[in-house]
Amino acid sequence: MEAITWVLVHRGKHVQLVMGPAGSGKSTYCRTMMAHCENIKRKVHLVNLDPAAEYFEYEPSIDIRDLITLEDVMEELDFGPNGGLIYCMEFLLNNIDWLEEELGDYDDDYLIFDCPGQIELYTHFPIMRDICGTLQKWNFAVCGVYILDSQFVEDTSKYFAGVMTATAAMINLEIPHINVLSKMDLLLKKAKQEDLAQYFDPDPLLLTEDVNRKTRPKFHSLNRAVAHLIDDYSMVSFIPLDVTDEDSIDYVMSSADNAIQYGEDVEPKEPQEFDVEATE
Ligand SMILES: Nc1nc2c(ncn2[C@@H]2O[C@H](COP(=O)(O)OP(=O)(O)OP(=O)(O)O)[C@@H](O)[C@H]2O)c(=O)[nH]1
Ligand SMILES: [Mg+2]
Repeated sequence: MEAITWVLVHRGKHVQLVMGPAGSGKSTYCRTMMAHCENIKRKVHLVNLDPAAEYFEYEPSIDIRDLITLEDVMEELDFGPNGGLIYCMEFLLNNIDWLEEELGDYDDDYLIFDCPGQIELYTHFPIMRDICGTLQKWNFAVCGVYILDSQFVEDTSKYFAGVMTATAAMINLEIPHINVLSKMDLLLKKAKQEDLAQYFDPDPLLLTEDVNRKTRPKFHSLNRAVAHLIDDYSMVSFIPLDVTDEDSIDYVMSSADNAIQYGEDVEPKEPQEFDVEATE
């Protein structure tokens, strides 16, 4: 007797571009998602775009350090770390054929890009924007995953600064975007979940009251204006990520998937015929 089994495959090319300030937890996020996908048997590849990266638990499938490293640029061209990083990223843009060739093998695949931590790359330099535009031109659906350290929510004025940079990145890159609050395991040890809720989905009134208590009256109307700006951009909400909690990891992954409609392009592949009797 023969039975037919349909194998589902995801059509299209998908990218998560993991960005955020230095030390916010980008590489840890990438490692966590790689491990999660390994557990659920989902095929993903790590792409390293950080020319200063040193160590990876999961070997990147594509690595900018094969093209250029920050160490070489600093040594040979006498650049400092920040200027050197910008030089490396511009070098990547000028040699984008290298990336195209490397990506050529990953048709119908899901790629997680670990990016450098220099915030200016996302907020006002055109480099990341050009990289995003190029990936989209090559038919990749790109989701920006902006990682903000959860220590930012311990203080409303720090939170304002974090939200402003996340917003600047979102506006500059113009790609589907999610914001993730990292290191929740550390924060949850100190604060109650109820106290944090206001930051995940901010209420301008509560934020204004809180920050006004800590600032001089001459700043109160500015505080109110910033809180309203945050509220107006209702897409500035944060998804908490606790890397010690599998449900939390799964929720963040689904949110990124939704942003780029991963899973809506599933197509049945060639039916495979199995000889049932032979397996009995
Ligand atoms: N407890 C805890 N520590 C974390 C978490 N995420 C990151 N860290 C720690 O924070 C530090 C920075 O984490 P990375 O993942 O290297 O951050 P990054 O954003 O890749 O840093 P750069 O690439 O240098 O910009 C490391 O010491 C991590 O161990 C987390 O979810 N929980
Ligand atoms: Mg890193």
